[in-house]
Amino acid sequence: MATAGKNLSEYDKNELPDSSELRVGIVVSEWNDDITENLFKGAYETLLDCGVDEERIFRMNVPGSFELIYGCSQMQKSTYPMKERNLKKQLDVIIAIGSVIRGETAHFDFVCQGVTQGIKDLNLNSTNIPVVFCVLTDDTHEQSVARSGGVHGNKGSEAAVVAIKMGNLKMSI
Ligand SMILES: Nc1c(NC[C@H](O)[C@H](O)[C@H](O)CO)[nH]c(=O)[nH]c1=O
Ligand SMILES: CC(=O)[C@@H](O)COP(=O)(O)O
Repeated sequence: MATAGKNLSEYDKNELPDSSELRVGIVVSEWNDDITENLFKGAYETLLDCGVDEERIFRMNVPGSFELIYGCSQMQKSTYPMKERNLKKQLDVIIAIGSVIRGETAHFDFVCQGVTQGIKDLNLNSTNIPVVFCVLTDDTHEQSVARSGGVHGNKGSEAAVVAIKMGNLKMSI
C-alpha cells in the first residue's frame, strides 16, 4: 500500500508499551526546514502523547540529510546529554528526520542513496541503538507537504511510533 492509501498519523497508543523511561534522540536536517520542522513537530508531539518524558528527548540539528549519518552516529556514541540530566548513559533509539526533494540533476539520487545506506549501516553497528528512517524523498514539494502534516498525515508521527516500538525492543534485549 502506498502512502496515499493510509494516514501516517494514525496510531493507537493503548497498543504501545510503556515508554516513560525511554530515551529518544532526534536528529533534524535543516534543508527544507518548512518540511523537517513539521516532521519534528509530529514526532515530538506523538512521543509525548505516548508517554515519553520530554526530559528524555534530545534534539540535534544538522545542515542536510546527508549529515544525518554523522549526527546519528555521534548520538549513538554520545553520553553527554544524558549525563547532564543524570540519566543512564546511552539513548534507546534515534529518529533521523530529513526532506530530500528532487531538483534538476542526479544529486537527488545520490543524496537519497547515501543517507539510506548510511542509516542502514548505523543500524548494524555495535552500539545496538536503532535509528529510525524519517527521511522524505519526494519528487515535488507538494508531496513533502502532504506527508508532513498534510492530507496523508505526518511521517514524523509514524516515526515516533516506530521509535517507541524499536526503543522498547532494544531495552528488552
Ligand atoms: N538537495 C537537498 C539536500 N542537499 C544537501 C545534502 O544533504 C548535503 O547537506 C550536502 O551535499 C553537503 O554534504 N539535502 C536535503 O536534506 N534535502 C535536499 O533536498
Ligand atoms: C536533492 C538535491 O540535492 C537537489 O534538491 C539539488 O537540486 P539540483 O539537482 O537542481 O542541484
